[in-house]
Amino acid sequence: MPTFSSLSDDSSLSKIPSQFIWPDHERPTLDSPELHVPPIDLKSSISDDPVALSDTCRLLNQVCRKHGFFVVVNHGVDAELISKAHEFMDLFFGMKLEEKQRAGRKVGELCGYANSFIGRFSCKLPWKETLSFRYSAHAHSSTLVEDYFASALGEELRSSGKLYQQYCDAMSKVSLTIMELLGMSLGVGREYFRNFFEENESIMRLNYYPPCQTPGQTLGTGPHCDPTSLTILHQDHVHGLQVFVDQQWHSIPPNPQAFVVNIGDTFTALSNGMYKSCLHRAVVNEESVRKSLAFFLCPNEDKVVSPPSCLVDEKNPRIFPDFRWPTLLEFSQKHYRADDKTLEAFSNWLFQTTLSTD
Ligand SMILES: C=C1C[C@]23C[C@H]1CC[C@H]2[C@]1(C)CCC[C@@](C)(C(=O)O)[C@H]1[C@@H]3C(=O)O
Ligand SMILES: O=C(O)CCC(=O)C(=O)O
Ligand SMILES: [Fe+2]
Repeated sequence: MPTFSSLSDDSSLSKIPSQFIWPDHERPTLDSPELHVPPIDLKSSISDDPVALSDTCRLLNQVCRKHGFFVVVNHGVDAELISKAHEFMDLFFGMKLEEKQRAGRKVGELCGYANSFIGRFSCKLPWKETLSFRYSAHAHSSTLVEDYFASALGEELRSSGKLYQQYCDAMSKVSLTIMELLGMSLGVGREYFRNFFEENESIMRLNYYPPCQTPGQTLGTGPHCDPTSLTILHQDHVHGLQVFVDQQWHSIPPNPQAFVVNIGDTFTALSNGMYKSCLHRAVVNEESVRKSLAFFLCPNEDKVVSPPSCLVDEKNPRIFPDFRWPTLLEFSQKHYRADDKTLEAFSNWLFQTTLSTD
């Protein structure tokens, strides 16, 4: 069981605390088929080969309109860097609970160590531990991550912070390349979204899913769409990520050489609803720990999330209001548990909030 504190102990009735037991209709099923999406070769897509570029943009348009999930290979990120990032997770999450809780996430805040999410939710708790921190692509924020590690985890872990600074720099670079391709696939041009996310202020999350005695009763991460713009996820060799496509959960086969990428709510708003925010979840198993590295691309706080005018016309009227990312983040942290309706709920909340302050 994840290293949890103060849980009500009715475990006499089941092997895991009742707060982690999900309703029957949300529990994982054993018959999830694998989802095979042709991987996008990042290097050849942005080479001078017009055929490769055209094929990639066509595939992106097809899968992003359908479910918002794709896979990238030949991404250029150093395998050693990825391996070291996973190694740190074994070190950190293997620490004693009191050591991890030195970086404990405070209610309403995003950064820090969390387990059981008992402080945030009263039921359907995710079977995982997480460590989340912020990243900024601004040139003057080049020590943001290492400074966080040193202050929250101790000076002796500053070097691990440097490692994750490098990892996030690599994720930001891959994200911007993907934004070029997404821009071209939507017909808005190569630079539009790249420029929008150039100085991104993103979120890095380490997910650690301990084995569970009754994996069919719980979920590592519940069904949701990421409220962010784009998620670049590296899962280890253990199955767990599932995507909801054609009215069925599909398992994503692990591929250590690949990153799995999904569109988030904020990019759905930027695309005026044309690209879907991917509905996904993570299941756990009885035998082994599962880990994933999730980089959540977010625009900086000054950017107004509003679709380019070429994506709005009489056939495609505006769907979502203008907003800034920090407002949606605050909504997801303080007012709403992210699910597959976050953007709709946020739009209504924004409208109500605006009405009540007018
Ligand atoms: C902005 C964020 C909130 C969450 C982490 C990032 C992007 C994904 C969000 C989350 C994973 C969606 C499912 C619910 C959640 C509470 C979780 O299981 O961790 C979400 C994250 C969060 O609010 O901490
Ligand atoms: O661990 C995974 O595979 C998915 C995690 C996830 O969806 C998230 O952290 O938002
Ligand atoms: Fe997610």
